[in-house]
Amino acid sequence: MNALTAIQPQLSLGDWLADLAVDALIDEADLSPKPGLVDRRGSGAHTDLHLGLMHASALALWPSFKAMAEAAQQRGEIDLHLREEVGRIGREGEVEMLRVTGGVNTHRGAIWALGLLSAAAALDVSALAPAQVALRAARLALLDDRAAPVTGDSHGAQVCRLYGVHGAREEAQLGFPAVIQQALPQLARSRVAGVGEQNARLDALLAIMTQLADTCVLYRAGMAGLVSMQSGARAVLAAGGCASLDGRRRLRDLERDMLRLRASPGGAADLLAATLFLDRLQHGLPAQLGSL
Ligand SMILES: CC(C)(COP(=O)(O)OP(=O)(O)OC[C@H]1O[C@@H](n2cnc3c(N)ncnc32)[C@H](O)[C@@H]1O)[C@@H](O)C(=O)NCCC(=O)NCCS
Ligand SMILES: Nc1ncnc2c1ncn2[C@@H]1O[C@H](COP(=O)(O)OP(=O)(O)OP(=O)(O)O)[C@@H](O)[C@H]1O
Repeated sequence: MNALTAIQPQLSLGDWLADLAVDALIDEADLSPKPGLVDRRGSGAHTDLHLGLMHASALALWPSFKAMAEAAQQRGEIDLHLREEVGRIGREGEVEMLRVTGGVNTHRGAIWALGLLSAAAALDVSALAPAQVALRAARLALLDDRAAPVTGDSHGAQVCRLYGVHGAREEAQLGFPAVIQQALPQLARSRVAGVGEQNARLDALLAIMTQLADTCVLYRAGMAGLVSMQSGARAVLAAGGCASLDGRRRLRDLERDMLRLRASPGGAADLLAATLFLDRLQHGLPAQLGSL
């Protein structure tokens, strides 16, 4: 022990989960080159977003993720009371996000996905495998928050109605299939192939994009934009992924198409952050929390 560790405050479960959630958001934002999305190179298909804003927004959400985890830890079971508590904290998080960004939607979908997952993780730290946490998050998402505003006019709700697809809400209620069935297995395969962590994460993002009905893309670019995103992502992976020369060429083609269509796969980006969160979580609690 030295002077620094002696005065270090105790890390709580809520602190740790909020750290993981914010880290996942920052890692997602920094990952480059992502087609159509904000990254280290620029703002992608967005005119109102930039990397600094994504970072500021992610950091501002730390207290919300901590509060959602603590609510779950204290309640200890999945019920309507916890669902409504998490919903209330999530809505307050959205208000804080909009205050910090001057009214720009940087992380609406991410508050939803990572908020549910933080609460789900805190509910049972003896079962932190991705599928276990996603299942608890799904059970929470399936409960009907009576205080939630009717969101029939959100961009997501509009295109879900128009095209008959499922959006952010249903993705969570189904236990995040894009994360559990697409992204995490691809992340593992690419890591085993030795492509390097950044390429493995890009491959995981593309795996999500091959299947997702991303309502951000549908709203801006319609069904043609969604088909272009899904087939472009499939082409990159079929060519050998982001680490291969041919895969990189296909990734550039996909980016060109997305920018031409003004399309940005914001839902896929949120789910990549959820993937990185669950990936870290499965390594278990840090030593300081081992006695929980
Ligand atoms: C469920 C949410 C995301 C609203 O979704 P809605 O369908 O109305 O669409 P909206 O356009 O507002 O936002 C959707 C966001 O989700 C992401 N997304 C888009 N498509 C998808 C998809 N297929 N799967 C997952 N995420 C997606 C995008 O980032 C997008 O910005 C959520 O904001 C909500 O309604 N919250 C209610 C209050 C609440 O309970 N809050 C927090 C609890 S943790
Ligand atoms: N790196 C990223 N770059 C861009 N978007 C991201 C990124 N990471 C996550 N997102 C998600 O994308 C969403 C932003 O998409 P979009 O701008 O299409 O939403 P909107 O404000 O509802 O719609 P619009 O700008 O078309 O009016 C955010 O909710 C956020 O969750």
